[in-house]
Amino acid sequence: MGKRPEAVESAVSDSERLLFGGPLRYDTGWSEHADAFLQLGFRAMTTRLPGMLASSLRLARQADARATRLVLAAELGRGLAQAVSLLAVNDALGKLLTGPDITQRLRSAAPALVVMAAVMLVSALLRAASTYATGRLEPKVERVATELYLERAANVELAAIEDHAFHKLLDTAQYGARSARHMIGYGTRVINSMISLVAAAGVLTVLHPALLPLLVTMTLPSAWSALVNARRRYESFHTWVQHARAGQLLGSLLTEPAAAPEIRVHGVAPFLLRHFRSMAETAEAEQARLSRLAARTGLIAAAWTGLATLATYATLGALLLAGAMALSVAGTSVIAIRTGAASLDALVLDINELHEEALFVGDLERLYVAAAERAIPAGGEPLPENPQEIRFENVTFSYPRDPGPGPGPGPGEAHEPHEAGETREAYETPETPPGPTPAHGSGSAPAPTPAPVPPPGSGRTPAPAPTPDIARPALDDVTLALPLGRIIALVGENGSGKTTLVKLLAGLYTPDRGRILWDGVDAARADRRLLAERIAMVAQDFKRWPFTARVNVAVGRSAAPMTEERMAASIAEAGADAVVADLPRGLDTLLARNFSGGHELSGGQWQRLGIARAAYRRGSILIVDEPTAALDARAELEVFEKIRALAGKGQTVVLITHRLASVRHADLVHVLEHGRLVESGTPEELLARGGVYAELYSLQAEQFTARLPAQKPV
Ligand SMILES: Nc1ncnc2c1ncn2[C@@H]1O[C@H](COP(=O)(O)OP(=O)(O)OP(=O)(O)O)[C@@H](O)[C@H]1O
Repeated sequence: MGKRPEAVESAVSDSERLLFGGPLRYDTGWSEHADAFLQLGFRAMTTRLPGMLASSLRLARQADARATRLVLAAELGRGLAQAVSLLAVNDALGKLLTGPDITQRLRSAAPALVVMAAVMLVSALLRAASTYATGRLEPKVERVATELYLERAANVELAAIEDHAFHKLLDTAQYGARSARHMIGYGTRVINSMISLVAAAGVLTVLHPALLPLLVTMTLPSAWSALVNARRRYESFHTWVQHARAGQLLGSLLTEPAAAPEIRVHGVAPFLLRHFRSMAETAEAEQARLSRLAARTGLIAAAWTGLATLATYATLGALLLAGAMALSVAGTSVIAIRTGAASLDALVLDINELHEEALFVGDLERLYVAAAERAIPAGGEPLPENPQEIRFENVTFSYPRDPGPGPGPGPGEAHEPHEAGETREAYETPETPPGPTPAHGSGSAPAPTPAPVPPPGSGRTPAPAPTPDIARPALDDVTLALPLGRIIALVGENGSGKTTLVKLLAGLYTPDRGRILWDGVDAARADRRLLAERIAMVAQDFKRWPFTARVNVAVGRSAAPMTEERMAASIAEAGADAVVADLPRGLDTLLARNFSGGHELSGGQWQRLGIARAAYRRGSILIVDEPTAALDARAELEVFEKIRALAGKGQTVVLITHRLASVRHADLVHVLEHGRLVESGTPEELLARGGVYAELYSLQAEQFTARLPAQKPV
């Protein structure tokens, strides 16, 4: 196991290096999955069997208790029917092969034959009942497990979503729901095979004590080969899951509308296709490796089975020759051995499948536990009713760093569950080489922000720029006040920590050090849901929901009943009336081009809807991060007017903008640099001070006042 990291390193393709900066493999198992792998041994598998059966039963009962009872009863009945049928065969054979007169023999065998026919009928009816109930049960089990997965995933802290290890668990656990569904079928089959095996083993033991060990020896090779292959598939799946996602990402980039213009203008398609092929070929090589190993294991197992079969029949022959066994008993033994071997084979395979599925359900269960540990805490202290001030006291915050070689999710790239089963299916049949299949995202870890270059002639010595590879906090010992009911602007160059600060304010992250006090109540101890109730946020990269315009606004407070008055007022407040009026179906227009009837908005139009969404939320603190980046000059003025008006109504506005002209109306400006607070004051005070703010302001102002060079006469 210790060898794997080198193996992984040597297999990395140029595409992975170029596009993703390194090998996209998880160093599986030797960390959190080690237990799961070790549990793939035969003994562990059998000792875990009751637990596995119990967990699928629990899920099934949760999903549909009636259907579960029906499946159980039908499968138990079928197992018993098989046992009865074997006993009847044994009885009929015994009667047919012994006795003087054939008519007499047939007559005495008749009741056993009638029992066999009746059992077949009952068995067929039970099979139909089981098929019906399983068909009803399986999708429900998958739904219940998926809902739990989504619910838990949506409730974790933002930091968990951005955490590499947690994201990996999210990635792998998504297949657990599909596995939970499969476990129902395998679970019932295991019960069924176990009952018929007990019957066959009982019959064999009665016939001759030597036959049972022979039966076991004949089945061991297939058990071994199934186990070894399952172990390899699971291990490979875990190692390659991120690689598969990245391949899928390349595929979807080639078809997604957002990338389409650039792909065409810059001619990116051949480049992406080339790397898609290269990554697919790397994945194919892994599938080929698995198939090669599976074939080799299969051959060894077949040779072993052949020898065991030979030994079995040789033993039977020897017993016959030695006169230790009657011919009729030998005949029954052959049938019982064949039935028993088939049952044992099926049982071993089904237990193995059940176990393999249980490993994926195990991932899901691990996710449930991890998600509960990293869930946004419920409850907490209430916040003051009408706080006067929010105070950051010596707040330091660093983003969690990704230790792995491959990329984790990009910042803010919330995990979206994939189409269940797509990536994993590639590993279910090692004979089928998979190509990369579509994924919803990948990304790279955030690059360190380059040091800002001092403006020429500014005369100011900038704070020393941190070297990119040395971790520095995104916020470093920040102490500042946000007086409520005012307009507060946060200013600073790219990467200075403005967005991080408002994310902490909104309770999306908690400080590593220091406190955020709402009139003396520490936000870390406050009820986070009540805190979020007070916040309305237009983030820099706010979500453009692929739903109707109406939902895009109302999603600001989705728990509240949707009212036309509130909708109209919010749209008016954001100055988005013209945007809505231009839509072909007004508020009911679908804002997703990739659906039929879908419509696309311009960046500025989206921005207005984003502001309408925040207005619809009616939070007492409105955070607007670059609200006018995509707006034209007139629209920008208008939006700032609207924002100012909101503050006039008592709402607090925390504004992040690079347009310093718009900051003129702020009551208070905080200036950040490399995560530190460097200046605070009113815009006038800061201009007069001649510091960072004044410098940035004059830089922008100069752009408008600078004379254009005179045109040279031709
Ligand atoms: N989700 C994240 N994970 C890791 N690092 C992050 C994340 N978001 C931001 N950072 C890093 O934190 C630092 C501060 O980023 P932040 O987004 O707060 O800056 P900003 O002042 O809002 O920048 P801009 O003006 O470009 O929006 C940067 O170095 C950035 O790379």
